[in-house]
Amino acid sequence: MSAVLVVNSGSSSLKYQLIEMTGETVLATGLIERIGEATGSVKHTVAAGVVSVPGAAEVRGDDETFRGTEPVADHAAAFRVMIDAFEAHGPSLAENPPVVVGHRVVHGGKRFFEPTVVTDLVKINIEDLAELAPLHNPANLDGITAAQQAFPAVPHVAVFDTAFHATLPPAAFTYAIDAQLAEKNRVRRYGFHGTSHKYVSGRTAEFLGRPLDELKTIVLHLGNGASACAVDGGRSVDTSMGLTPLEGLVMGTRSGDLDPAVLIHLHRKAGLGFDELDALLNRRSGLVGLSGRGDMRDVVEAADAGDAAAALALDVYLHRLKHYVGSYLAVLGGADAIVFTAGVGENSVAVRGRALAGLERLGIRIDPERNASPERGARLISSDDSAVAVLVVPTNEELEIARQCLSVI
Ligand SMILES: Nc1ncnc2c1ncn2[C@@H]1O[C@H](COP(=O)(O)OP(=O)(O)O)[C@@H](O)[C@H]1O
Ligand SMILES: CC(=O)OP(=O)(O)O
Ligand SMILES: [Mg+2]
Repeated sequence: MSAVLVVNSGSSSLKYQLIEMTGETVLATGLIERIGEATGSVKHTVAAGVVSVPGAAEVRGDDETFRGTEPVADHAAAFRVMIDAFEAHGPSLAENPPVVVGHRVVHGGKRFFEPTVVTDLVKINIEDLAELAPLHNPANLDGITAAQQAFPAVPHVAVFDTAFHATLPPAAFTYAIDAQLAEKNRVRRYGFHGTSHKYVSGRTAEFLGRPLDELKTIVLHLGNGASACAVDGGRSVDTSMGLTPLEGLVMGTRSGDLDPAVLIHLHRKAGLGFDELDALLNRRSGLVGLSGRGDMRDVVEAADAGDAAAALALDVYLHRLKHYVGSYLAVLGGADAIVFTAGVGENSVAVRGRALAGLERLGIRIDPERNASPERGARLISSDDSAVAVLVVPTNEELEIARQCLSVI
């Protein structure tokens, strides 16, 4: 047995998977959400055939899902909630001891391009990069510390969101500002969601039965955070997030692209300081800023019900998305595949259909029936006469992290 425990600490959530790597069998998965709010929610799923102790099970297929609500103060508390869920519902971590714990870390800067065994020095470096990923790196670090306390005898491996974008060419990662000032202050584009972009582009090649090194793919990772990536032959050549996970697409709470002069203007005219601007753009912009709703399900529902602000938020979101699809078609010199993934990309028929509407002259045709199919798993949603294959490919950052962990221990 060689189980890997993967911890994906997000800004307000903690996702985990225990995977038996011999056959890449998932033993359990979980999601703890709304960390830091008055009530958090906990979901723990024990895979079919894996022994669990009886409880208030909600049987879905053959898997057993256990749900609860309780306040979860921070990521250290979330980690304890996860351990409690394993103890209460199984599988037993004593009987399936992880040989390594893998951690998603969002910002690796210019220091980390490979999966890295966590040492005290690595933790200092992750902390040092927190100013460039304020919603993420501190949470990632709390998850690592809690996991090290719970599993002191096994290696902990950090897998960085930025790593896959190490192949960005200088033309794509350089901002056109004073070169020396930029170099001194680490100002360049790094890109994020790399673990997802790597997994999804690889899975796309597998699904299409084409060699990855011959495929040009545009991956649209649309979650709470969202980014697009142009992947040429398995290498990231452009991506929409930059120095921090704020640039690019419109997100749940983040603005994405805007004229940098907006900040100067708001500072001078509205008297907003840097911390206020930081909070404005990272936490109170995007879908939330435009419509008061950060969850795409609520935005689509409100827009359908005639809410003008929600309709505009959706229009802005889709306009920006289309803009990046067009850009990356140009950057790649045409694409073989456009792929939707993550929470919105995997689930929203409306977003997928509208984002690529009107692109028939570019060889992109969505089949409405295929797009609306309730099927899960990797699937084609373009019509047979579409020159570009359009797909939905569920991401699995945890599996990709687990694979990379095994490659270093
Ligand atoms: N059926 C759906 N329709 C539209 N959006 C959805 C649907 N299901 C989930 N989402 C969106 O997915 C988002 C979460 O995606 P996820 O990839 O889990 O994000 P993150 O990892 O950034 O937390 C939610 O904010 C929600 O807006
Ligand atoms: C990098 C990033 O934005 O991650 P998430 O989508 O999990 O917030
Ligand atoms: Mg995510």
